[in-house]
Amino acid sequence: MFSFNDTYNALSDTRLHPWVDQFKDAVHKRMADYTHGNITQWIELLKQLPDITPDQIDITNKVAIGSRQQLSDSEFEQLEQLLKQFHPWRKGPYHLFGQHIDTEWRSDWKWDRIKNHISPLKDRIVLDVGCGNGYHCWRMAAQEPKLVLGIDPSQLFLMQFAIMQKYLSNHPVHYLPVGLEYLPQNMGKQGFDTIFSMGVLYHRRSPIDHIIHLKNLLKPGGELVLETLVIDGEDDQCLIPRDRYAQMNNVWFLPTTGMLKNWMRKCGLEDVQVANVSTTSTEEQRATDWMTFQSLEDYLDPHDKGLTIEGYPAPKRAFMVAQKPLQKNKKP
Ligand SMILES: Nc1ncnc2c1ncn2[C@@H]1O[C@H](C[S@+](CC[C@H]([NH3+])C(=O)[O-])CC(=O)[O-])[C@@H](O)[C@H]1O
Repeated sequence: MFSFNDTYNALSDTRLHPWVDQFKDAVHKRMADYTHGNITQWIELLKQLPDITPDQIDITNKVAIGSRQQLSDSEFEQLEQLLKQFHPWRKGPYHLFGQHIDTEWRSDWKWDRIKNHISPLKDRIVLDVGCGNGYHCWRMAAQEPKLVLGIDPSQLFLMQFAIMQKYLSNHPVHYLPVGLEYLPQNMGKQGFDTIFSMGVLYHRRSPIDHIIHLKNLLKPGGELVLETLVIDGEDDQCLIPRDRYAQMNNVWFLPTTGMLKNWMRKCGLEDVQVANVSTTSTEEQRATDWMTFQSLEDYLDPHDKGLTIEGYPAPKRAFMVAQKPLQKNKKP
């Protein structure tokens, strides 16, 4: 099994140290509950990555590691074949020794929409809930946080993260393959400085409990950055799809930004701001050579791109930024 000792050691070196045993238990429980059948094969594949030091790295403007001239033509082709065995590549793009991993999502566009609306991450302890393969964790690392912890239950995404980590290990970015429900319920004063939850809330059956859990993992004065699908409408409106939404069968609540604000305030967060609202385009989410399954284009009404195939408003996402009060209040 993959070793997470470096991650536990890194967490132990911060004020999160009282919680390290619980993080460890969570990973062990998760692996005991479910270990992906391909994991051994993937770990073997990781060993075939080129053992060279990148001659350049950029995580400020994109995630680019090394250059094309560091590989011969055959090594370049072998790298492509190796990386393709980790299909589907959903979040990115990545540039690895000249290989352009053209992922389903332009996750860089999402980062561009929020990066100027958050408190600077320098010296902060950051949690990215549902981090996918960790694309945004690397972009966060460019701001020199003390530590970034990405969590996501997907073991394939953990492997994609491990590919980049091989070359970016001098950055304090770590990944644990667990869902939020495996983390402590409340971390009190030793909680995170900033928590990102992007693209997760609409998958939760109980969105209020999700927000309360995130708040309880923040230290007093910490910042929550929440991104989710929203609809247009009044402050008291929310869409609960009858069945699927844009072909996804695990979508529960799509609030208006007004209702989302209300939820966050009710949960005891302060200074709740709508930082950005944007409609997802078929340029931002699309099938590529690196993600060959269906994508957004196939989930929209062919006659009206403003609607999903089920007749609901097409995907629109809002970024909310809020603070946990310094003083305890009577909220949950
Ligand atoms: N219980 C859970 N706890 C935590 N994560 C979960 C859970 N269940 C599923 N996930 C993970 O949540 C992620 C949601 S994608 C957002 C990725 C990134 N944040 C992005 O904003 O691009 C959705 C989207 O495409 O927007 C997936 O990687 C799941 O494995």
